Amino acid sequence: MSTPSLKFGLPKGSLQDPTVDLFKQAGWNVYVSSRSYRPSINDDEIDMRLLRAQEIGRYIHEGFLDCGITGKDWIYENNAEVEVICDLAYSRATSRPTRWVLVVPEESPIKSVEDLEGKRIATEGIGITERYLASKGVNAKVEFSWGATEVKVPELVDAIVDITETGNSLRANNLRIVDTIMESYPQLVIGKEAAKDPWKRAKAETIGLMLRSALDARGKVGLKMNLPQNKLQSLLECLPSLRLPTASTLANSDEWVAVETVIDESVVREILPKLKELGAEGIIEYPLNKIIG
Ligand SMILES: Nc1ncnc2c1ncn2[C@@H]1O[C@H](COP(=O)(O)OP(=O)(O)OP(=O)(O)O)[C@@H](O)[C@H]1O
Ligand SMILES: O=P(O)(O)OC[C@H]1O[C@H](OP(=O)(O)OP(=O)(O)O)[C@H](O)[C@@H]1O
Ligand SMILES: [Mg+2]
Repeated sequence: MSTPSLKFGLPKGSLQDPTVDLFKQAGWNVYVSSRSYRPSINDDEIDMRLLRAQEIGRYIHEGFLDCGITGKDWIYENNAEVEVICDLAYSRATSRPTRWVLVVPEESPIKSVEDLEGKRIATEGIGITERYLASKGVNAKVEFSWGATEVKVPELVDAIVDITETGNSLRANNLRIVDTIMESYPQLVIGKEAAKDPWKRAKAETIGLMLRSALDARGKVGLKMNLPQNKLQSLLECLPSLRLPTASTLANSDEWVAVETVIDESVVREILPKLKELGAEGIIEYPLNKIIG
């Protein structure tokens, strides 16, 4: 019998590298060669296709793909009827969500969406923009932009609706946010038909669990140390960030305990000297690949 497989859409473009990195952390090596749209993966049960994020939702909806990762924004834009397995909190450059924003030049007289009545707006997300304007009761002409949308204001249009993540592009082009229309994270989604197949659903949920636990481990480290038993209470009192550590007695000693915990990597540099002061010994910090709550 041939191995069953899940036809999986990997997003090409902004999300490609961060998605491959996330799979790596979750335990899968994905290799995308420069001209091939069939990435290889060290799992015979996953059959990957590299496709534009804008199109993955539609291909899952139509059944060409079983499952995949794309932005919540493009699922909404395309009205793709898919089942969301989970949100995945990563972006192109940070762990912050991308935002679709209504933007004008810094010196523009436009202060609110109502000021756009009868005006022109360029965007890659026609549906997102039109539904937003309709919800505000504003009539404006929305025209499709193939990208590099920032350069179009104010010469070609009065405002644009574009994605922002770090805000660098807006700052570089002297643009001001008038309103935030939606926030979006990548999502792991499965098609209606694939979701009815117990094997495919279980495989997709396993992928979701591994990807989420990899994301949960980001920015966290494990910490282990030996501590005099009589200092355990002080440790908990003066280091509130060491929440719920595990303390176990050391073999051959009633006076020392082994303490183990998980903390934010950003606080390690403040905590380590304090642990040393309390008399902790053999302190080790180690990276974490996954955390399953
Ligand atoms: N900084 C970012 N810029 C663009 N998209 C981002 C960013 N971070 C995350 N994304 C997400 O990546 C997905 C694809 O974005 P987008 O539609 O801009 O295409 P792209 O992959 O950037 O390709 P293109 O070069 O055509 O813009 C969207 O779901 C979007 O929310
Ligand atoms: O807030 P930032 O971190 O600067 O990210 C936002 C920028 O990234 C996207 O552009 P992309 O690189 O996808 O090119 P595009 O303009 O051709 O879509 C988006 O359209 C913004 O220009
Ligand atoms: Mg883009």
